[in-house]
Amino acid sequence: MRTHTHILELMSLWQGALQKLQVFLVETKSQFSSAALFYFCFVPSPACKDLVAATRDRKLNTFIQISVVHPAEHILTRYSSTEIVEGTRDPLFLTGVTFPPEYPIYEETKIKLTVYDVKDKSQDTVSRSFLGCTTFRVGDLVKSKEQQLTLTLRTSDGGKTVGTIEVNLVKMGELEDGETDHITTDTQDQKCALVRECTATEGISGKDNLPSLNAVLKNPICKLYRFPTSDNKWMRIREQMAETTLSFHVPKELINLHIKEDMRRNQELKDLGELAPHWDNMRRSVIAHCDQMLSMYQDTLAELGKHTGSSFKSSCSKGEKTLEFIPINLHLQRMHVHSPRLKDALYDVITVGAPAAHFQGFKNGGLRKLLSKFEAERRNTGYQCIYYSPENTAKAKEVLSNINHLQPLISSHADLLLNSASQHSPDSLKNSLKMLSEKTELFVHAFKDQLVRSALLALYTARPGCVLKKPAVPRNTAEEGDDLQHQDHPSQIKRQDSIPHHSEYDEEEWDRVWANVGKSLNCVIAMVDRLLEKDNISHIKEGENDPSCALDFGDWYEQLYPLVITLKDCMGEVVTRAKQSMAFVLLQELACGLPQCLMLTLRRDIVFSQALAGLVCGFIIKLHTGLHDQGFLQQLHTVGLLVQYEGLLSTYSEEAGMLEDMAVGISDLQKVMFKVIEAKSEDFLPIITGRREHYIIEVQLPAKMFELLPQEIKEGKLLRMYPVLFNVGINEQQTLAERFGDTTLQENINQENLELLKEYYKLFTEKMPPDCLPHFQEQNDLKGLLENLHQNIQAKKRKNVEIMWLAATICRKLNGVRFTCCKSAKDRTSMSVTLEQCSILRDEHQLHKDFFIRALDCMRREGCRIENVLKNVKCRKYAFNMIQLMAFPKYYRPPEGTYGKADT
Ligand SMILES: O=P(O)(O)O[C@H]1[C@H](O)[C@@H](O)[C@H](O)[C@H](O)[C@@H]1OP(=O)(O)O
Repeated sequence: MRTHTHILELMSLWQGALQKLQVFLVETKSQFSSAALFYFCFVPSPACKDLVAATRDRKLNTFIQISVVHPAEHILTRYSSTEIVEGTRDPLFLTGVTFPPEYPIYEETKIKLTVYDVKDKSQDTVSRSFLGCTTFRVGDLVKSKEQQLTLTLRTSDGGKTVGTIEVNLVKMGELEDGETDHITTDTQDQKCALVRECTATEGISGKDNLPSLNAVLKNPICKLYRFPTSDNKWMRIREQMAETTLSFHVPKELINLHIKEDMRRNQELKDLGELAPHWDNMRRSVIAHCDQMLSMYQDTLAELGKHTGSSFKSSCSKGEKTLEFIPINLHLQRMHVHSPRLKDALYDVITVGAPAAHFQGFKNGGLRKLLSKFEAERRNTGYQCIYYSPENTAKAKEVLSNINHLQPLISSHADLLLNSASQHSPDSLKNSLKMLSEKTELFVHAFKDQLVRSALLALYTARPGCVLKKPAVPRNTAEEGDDLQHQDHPSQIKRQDSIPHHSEYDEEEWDRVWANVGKSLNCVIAMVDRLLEKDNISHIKEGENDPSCALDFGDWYEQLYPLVITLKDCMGEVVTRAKQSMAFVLLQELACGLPQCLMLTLRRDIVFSQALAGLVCGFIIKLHTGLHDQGFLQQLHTVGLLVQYEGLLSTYSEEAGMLEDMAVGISDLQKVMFKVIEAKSEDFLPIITGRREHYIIEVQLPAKMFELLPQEIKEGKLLRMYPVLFNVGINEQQTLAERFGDTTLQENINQENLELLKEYYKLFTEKMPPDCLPHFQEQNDLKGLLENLHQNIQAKKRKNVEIMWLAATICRKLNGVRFTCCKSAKDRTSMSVTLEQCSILRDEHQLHKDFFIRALDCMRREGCRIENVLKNVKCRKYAFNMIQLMAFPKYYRPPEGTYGKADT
């Protein structure tokens, strides 16, 4: 067998190019953009010239198919195609071919270029006829003087010449600023687009600088284009798409936390102590249901643990039970623009299916409706249990979480204090006391809530044989209005004669128990003060050689020990009571709505998990791209991060339910805060802590990158998220909703989220210096854009996609993270992100106006998004039919031949 020289080795011999390449690597490193080792590209420039058509009566519509002949195999493998260029014998191609580094390509590898004429591209299988072909060896191209080959296209028998084709090997970074590459767009002699290669993982994250990004981004796909600018130069566009390990990592972490949280809650219910039969039966039933739920979470986690292979969930799997926590088709979609005289720019959008509980279905709507319906029902049917408002239930969970957090902390600080005492170390004693006092104060503060008081009374009445002199309405009861009615209920439960009477409820008892913690802490403080004072005096006396000094010294440990034990005992007493009372509140929440409340919690967990996976991915990428932007970093810790979601769901039938799920899932992201920490190992995956009401995501950065952060972030400041959602349905279902259905869901969501966006903008202007954002002159536009968005939302125009564009533009100007979502993030999402990309090229990078539609069609036909469709459904067709497309706003329609029936 022949020895194959790998093309990389070949390249390393080729000094000139390598030097150029190294310049490029250095230049791009700091932008965290692609740093490809080399680009292997064909530049059909002029791609095909003087092509000969079989019949002279029609113009040619051509495309080039690229195939590879691997040296050992002698088999022709179809690799890729360019777009179709219509109506010319000298076609200008805008898209090309990429070979990832792992692709087995050697100098002996042969590439075959076949040019076809397309007769009817509207059909499912494009009807085409062969025009001519040519073949070359990769080694010949690499070694050629100008890295360029001009090849003759011949008929299949190799006889007749039917035109020429030019092939170039190009690296990113060459042909800078149009130096050698000035183009004309109006002549027959047009130059054509680059077709080139980009590396795999490096394609997204840079070569050697971002192990922390490489840990989360996987299987990148990269496409490159060259488009003309309005002043007839070339701009280069690298389009990249990658999946993320976070699709699975975040849900697994989260489910783990749910399991822990629910196990603790179940134990707390068991620890409620003796209850009267009514309540005891209720508890039994609740625990049985909760245990069932718990094992369901455990099973899901076990199933996910078995998952190997790709790190994304395809649209086809969206209804799979075991994958319900995993976001659908989550990808980073990135556009890197390199245009003459302008700074390189990166535009990121996270694309993901709307977070929704597909397995549970949408027969009864989604979370937004289900939650409010459930709450209303619970309020009115609480005859068997006590109604606590959602705020009070949340408060109870918070108190429980504070107890669980603070008690062991105080206990360990108390032990440290005793330890310092036994070592007679005054400094350490002072420090331990400081910590102990701080935590104990927090602890005491945690119970300063009327809810604890009222729940204690309610629990008392639920004990066997309880007796109350007065009706069991606690002083300043936490619940008001209607709630009182239900809260009265426990006192009305008839005592059974067989149950022994309890002593009368002592309303002051809790105050005493609670105050004892403070009192015992004061005793500890007083004792430490005394000991330190005596220590001081004895040192002075020691200095004066006074022999009596040893007498007052005493044993610090022995003096403090009983006081510390008393403190711990008092605290234990408070903890037991408070825990039981709060667990009793939770019992009511669960009992009032069994089993719906558990199903709703599950649904909310599922939707939140999908939303959170996307958010974590968006945050990590934004952090990496913004590491050198001081303004952004300041904004991050002083204001927080804007996270803008573009929804394309219709408000009709099932998708209305998805939108209801999505709206709640996104709003729940407000409960999340981020913290950046320095990675201590090579494991850069984020760490999640917290409970359903509040999560902290710790994002790990390697030391070098961590160093770049402002002090506040390095010190662990928690970073807030401001999620907003704007939805505009665009498909045929939305037409139905507008004509015969209801669009209020979308209108309400847009209105509510506009208010949130305005709030963020207000905070931003209050907290940030006026010149903090990169395009300062443009910041004045923000107000205008917000006003414009406001008017568009009020206008209630049908399929008003202007809302999308405005919201996205505002988000980009405010340094936010962008998301685009439809049901499965494959078809409509692809139309939207490609439209966004081309609109940015037109508005920010002077894309030649005559090339707007061609660029759009190129991206949709040959770009990353059609690969996304392929990844999901194993077919290169957007799942649209003609009727659907007729309902779409004009610029959301893909080019002919790229859509049709696909098995989704
Ligand atoms: O990615 P989507 O736009 O949610 O895909 C839709 C598509 O828009 C629609 O035309 C088609 O009939 C399917 O419903 C697609 O959804 P899948 O989730 O089935 O891919």
